[in-house]
Amino acid sequence: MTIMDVERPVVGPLDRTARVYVAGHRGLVGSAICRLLRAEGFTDVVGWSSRELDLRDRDAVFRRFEEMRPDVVIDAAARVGGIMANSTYPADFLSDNLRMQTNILDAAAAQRVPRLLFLGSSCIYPKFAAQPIREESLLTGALEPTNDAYAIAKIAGILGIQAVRRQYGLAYISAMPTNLYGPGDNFHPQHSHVLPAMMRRFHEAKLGGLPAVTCWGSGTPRREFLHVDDLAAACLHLLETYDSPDTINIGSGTDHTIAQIADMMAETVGYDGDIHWDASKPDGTPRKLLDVSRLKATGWKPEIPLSEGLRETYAWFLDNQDKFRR
Ligand SMILES: NC(=O)C1=CN([C@@H]2O[C@H](COP(=O)(O)OP(=O)(O)OC[C@H]3O[C@@H](n4cnc5c(N)ncnc54)[C@H](OP(=O)(O)O)[C@@H]3O)[C@@H](O)[C@H]2O)C=CC1
Ligand SMILES: C[C@H]1O[C@H](OP(=O)(O)OP(=O)(O)OC[C@H]2O[C@@H](n3cnc4c(=O)[nH]c(N)nc43)[C@H](O)[C@@H]2O)[C@@H](O)[C@@H](O)C1=O
Repeated sequence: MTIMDVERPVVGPLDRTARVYVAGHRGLVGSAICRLLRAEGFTDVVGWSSRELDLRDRDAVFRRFEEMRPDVVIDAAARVGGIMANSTYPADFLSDNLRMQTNILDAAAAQRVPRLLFLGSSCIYPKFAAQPIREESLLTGALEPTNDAYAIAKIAGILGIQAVRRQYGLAYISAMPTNLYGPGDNFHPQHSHVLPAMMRRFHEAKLGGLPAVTCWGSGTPRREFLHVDDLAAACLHLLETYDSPDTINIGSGTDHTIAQIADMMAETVGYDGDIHWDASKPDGTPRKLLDVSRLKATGWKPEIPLSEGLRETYAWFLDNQDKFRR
């Protein structure tokens, strides 16, 4: 089949009876996307856990695609972690993510699945990119060493999308979310991202009556955060409005220092002890505020303010402490 043979779907409202495969459907992002799709009336949303389908197993992925024959694929599966996990397991972050995303992309292209969204991350941009970071900054400077393996895998994913569009003419897109948080996050004390890590640490310090908590680094880096339900809404919006080889940033447009985040978390949790900083832990990139003007031009904007999102996530955390991963 050549490019001319492929019927290019006109972007527009997705058929609510379409079979949507959400890879990583149990994760922070995947579960939010599934919540949204069901609320939007989608009746055929499918997904498998890593125990049911290891996406690193190419034959298993191709077999599953043959069986399910999806109309839309949203790739929200990856080996994901915070700064410590990324800097401790770079070989796993590179290998697992390259294999998962390549297997999904190859199986979808082989089947000419009409629509696919690949999720990268804001860590793909150079450590010292001009702020806010425009999509054109990609590959213009050295990466942040603590997550360069993960970043290279994600950059390969962006190029994979562009290559499939050129070779097969398929309307596949990629998007680069900023740091995310919300219900269903990973609260592992060492491997998680900063918001869930602080939420759990401050909560346990409050319960334990501890006089102080220690956070990582200097507290001076700046980070942008987007609630995962906003991310899910942006993903559906892009699937229905965006058809370009150019990747597109998804963010809130505002950032804070990690020290300000710690103060917000202490207030959210109700912890009034001292906050200390462990300078032996890495700060990572000094700032990664995304330029979201390309996304704004499509008519989308976030709706959940950080303070409200933190309160809602803490309520979820309190109700689900038995569920989140150790
Ligand atoms: N969290 C964040 O701050 C950000 C995340 N992103 C991107 O969003 C996407 C989702 O991230 P997030 O939801 O936070 O991550 P989570 O760790 O919460 O979820 C990852 C999902 O991937 C699945 N998965 C991992 N390994 C395998 C495997 N070998 N086979 C099958 N499934 C696997 C997991 O399945 P299971 O649960 O069954 O093991 C899980 O559902 C990723 O592409 C990530 O890069 C981008 C920017 C920021
Ligand atoms: C989404 C993005 O997330 C990762 O990048 P990151 O934003 O640097 O990740 P982070 O959330 O783990 O850290 C943000 C900042 O916060 C500080 N910090 C303080 N105290 C804790 C703490 O207790 N835990 C953590 N994790 N960080 C802490 C920490 O020192 C750092 O300065 C990439 O690996 C990659 O996964 C990626 O793309």
